[in-house]
Amino acid sequence: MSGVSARLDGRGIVHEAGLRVDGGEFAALVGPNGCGKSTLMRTIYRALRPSAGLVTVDGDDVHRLPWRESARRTAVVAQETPAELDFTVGEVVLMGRTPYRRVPAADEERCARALDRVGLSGARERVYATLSGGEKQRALVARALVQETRLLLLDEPTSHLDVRHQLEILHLVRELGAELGMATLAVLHDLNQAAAFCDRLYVMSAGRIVAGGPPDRVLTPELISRVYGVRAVHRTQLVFERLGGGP
Ligand SMILES: Nc1ncnc2c1ncn2[C@@H]1O[C@H](COP(=O)(O)OP(=O)(O)OP(=O)(O)O)[C@@H](O)[C@H]1O
Repeated sequence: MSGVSARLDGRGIVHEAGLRVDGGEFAALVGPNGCGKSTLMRTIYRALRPSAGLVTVDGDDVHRLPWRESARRTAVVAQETPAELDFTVGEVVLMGRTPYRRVPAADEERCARALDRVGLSGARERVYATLSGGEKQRALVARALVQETRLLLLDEPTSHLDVRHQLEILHLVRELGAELGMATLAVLHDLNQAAAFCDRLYVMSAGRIVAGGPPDRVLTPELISRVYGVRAVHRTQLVFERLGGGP
């Protein structure tokens, strides 16, 4: 995207934002509460039309594509998901096939494969509302998988999860992206986690992207103090890794 601005209720929220994510790459978008991250994400998955600028996925302006076509290019795992609550896990996953002509047998197989991939193969008939927070997130990732898109957007995918499940979901998404050549853009709040997982990091402040690049170059103490108003200090600390492998 380039030069993207967005307004809500007549107020400028995002100002001339530009970023890119390549296939197979995991990018994170970080920034203080209220700086405009979700609003920016909404312009990418077409929940909001930018007031200026261009959002492209695979070279096409997403806001000019037919809805069905843009839904074949971009999948979203968002924060709150009340719409799914009454459905079974399998039904929720199959919602990912909405932009395609339904082929029941093939779709069932896609659903089974996706559930297997996220470690939920036994949960096909369970009611979504009864899943734990981590399982819900994995079910939504499975739905995104059957949508077979080039871009996956995640808006705070780990916000309700404990540290083990946070690492699990980030691992899963990063692995899947690399395996499928899918570009992934995730809004994250934990800077250490973002730095550990992403290839590219974008920092947003007051509606603008103020830095972008490899995390070790972007996350300087100077930038963190300017954007968040806190001092960043390197200390020996506990580092959490999944059992059986680092981030
Ligand atoms: N529907 C709306 N109408 C008017 N202003 C809104 C609306 N939704 C959000 N805002 C405002 O837009 C600004 C950016 O909100 P946004 O949710 O994009 O920020 P964010 O960076 O994702 O925040 P957080 O980290 O807290 O989730 C905030 O000041 C918010 O109050």
